[in-house]
Amino acid sequence: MDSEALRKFSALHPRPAGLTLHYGTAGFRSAAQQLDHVVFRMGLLAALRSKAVTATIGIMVTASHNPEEDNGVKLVDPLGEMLHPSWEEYATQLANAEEQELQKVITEICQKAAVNLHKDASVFIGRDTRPSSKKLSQSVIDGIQVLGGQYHDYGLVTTPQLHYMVCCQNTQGQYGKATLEGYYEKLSKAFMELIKQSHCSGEFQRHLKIDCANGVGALKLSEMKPYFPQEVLIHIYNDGTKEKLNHLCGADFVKVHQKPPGGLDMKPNERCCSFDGDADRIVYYYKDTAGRFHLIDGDKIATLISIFLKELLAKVKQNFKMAVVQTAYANGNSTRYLQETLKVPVHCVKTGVKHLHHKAQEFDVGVYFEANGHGTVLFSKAAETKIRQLVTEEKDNEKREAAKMLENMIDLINQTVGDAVSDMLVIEAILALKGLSVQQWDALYTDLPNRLLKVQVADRRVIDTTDAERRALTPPGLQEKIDALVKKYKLSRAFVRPSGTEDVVRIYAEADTQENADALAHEVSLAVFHLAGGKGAPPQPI
Ligand SMILES: CC(=O)N[C@H]1[C@@H](OP(=O)(O)O)O[C@H](CO)[C@@H](O)[C@@H]1O
Ligand SMILES: [Mg+2]
Repeated sequence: MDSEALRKFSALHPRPAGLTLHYGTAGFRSAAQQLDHVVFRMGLLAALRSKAVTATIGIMVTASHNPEEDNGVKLVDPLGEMLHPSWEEYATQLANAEEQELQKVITEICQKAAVNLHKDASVFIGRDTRPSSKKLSQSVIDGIQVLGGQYHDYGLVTTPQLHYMVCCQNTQGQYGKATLEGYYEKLSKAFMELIKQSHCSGEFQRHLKIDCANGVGALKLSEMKPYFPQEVLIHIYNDGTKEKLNHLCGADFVKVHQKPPGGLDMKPNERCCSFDGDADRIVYYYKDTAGRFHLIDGDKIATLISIFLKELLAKVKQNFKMAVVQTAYANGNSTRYLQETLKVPVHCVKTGVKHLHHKAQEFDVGVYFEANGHGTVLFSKAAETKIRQLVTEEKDNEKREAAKMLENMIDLINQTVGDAVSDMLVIEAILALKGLSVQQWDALYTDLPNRLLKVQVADRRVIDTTDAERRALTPPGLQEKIDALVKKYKLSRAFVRPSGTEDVVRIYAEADTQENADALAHEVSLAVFHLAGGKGAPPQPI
């Protein structure tokens, strides 16, 4: 390690005194001006991780759906997964080390994680469209170079595009070509092959309005447009030329407020969707003729995909094990529909994509989605091999055609991480193949009315949870209080947990009517305020 270079460069990226940050649900997130030292040090860590696993590592500068003034950074592991949890602790240690202790902390990490500093390092970098992202990604480069690493800066890309690049690179091109053209070609080819199998193709036009949250998704979708078939007419809104990133728009805004984004004029029954700021989430919606807004969230996306895949799996007759993975935020009626009507096993895990991804890897076909629209489908290696084999060798027409559709689904879905562009194409293909309208899709089941709230407390870590975050262990008395409140309403459920990305406690409630869901959420938020050290004024009724 070049101690002199480390000293010199870390002095150029000083850590503000007293600032402690944690590698949370989605890496580090904070006000952009607090992050320079963090991204520099994550450049160091990416180089270390690359040396440790002898593979290319990704590093993305983004704060996703958070306000434009914020920023963040997350690392991508060799096959495009989230950083391994054992390294999250190293990330936190490195980010919070005093400047003069940096070398010592690096040496400790090398010892604990058996890193050979003499090895090569290779890091792929991406960033979103935030004004602060360019400079922060320069600081990442400083960190990589201090430890002698090589880098490739992809510049503006969606988070899932960076995950894709890293996976392509480390599978020697097996997953695809590690370029943007490679990504566009792979997805558009699979999409076209899929809709070719749809009966109505050629005679119809598919219009889709997309709110891109004024983020990087708009740029990348525009680039991809020439690759789409003519029948698919994509209309991009909130492309970042006029308004601020994520301001009154984007997938998170639409999901949380359960209303349409600004900047998108929606006619009755038009199919619309929203991406988030780094295009790894998507939700659909429409307005009916009475003007009522209908949200089609991650749970309904998972349901649509599961219905489609289950039918195909039945046709190929391979006894593949399929399951859906959700979090506690999944709507109760989605879980019921999947288990009771569709008869697909459902598993509930902790919030955060890494937990869903990990669980989904246990199955031949693992469908996972967070209610907020982040998700994908994972196919086991064995299932993928078998499906590809059926496509070339199977004599039975129906079976072979089903295998072909599955093969195209495998190529269309970004298996490294949830991807708004890829998910959108999967959904559009399924709707076309099944001849379903957005209303029919929505009508699969009716969401239970629900409400998501947040409360500020002095220290959110006083709340500890269990049972996939559905029950609070501490502070004392809180769970008992929630249980008593839930009993007052029909079809009700509520839970609280500390956010991993914001300094808040999140409250979720559902019940038979919107009034009841709102009332329950409010009462639970008051309980959190009083029992968990609420800050400022008590929460007001909705
Ligand atoms: C209720 C909710 O939507 N929580 C989100 C949010 O996490 P929190 O830990 O709740 O802040 O951001 C995560 C990262 O994007 C995402 O994985 C998760 O689903
Ligand atoms: Mg995101």
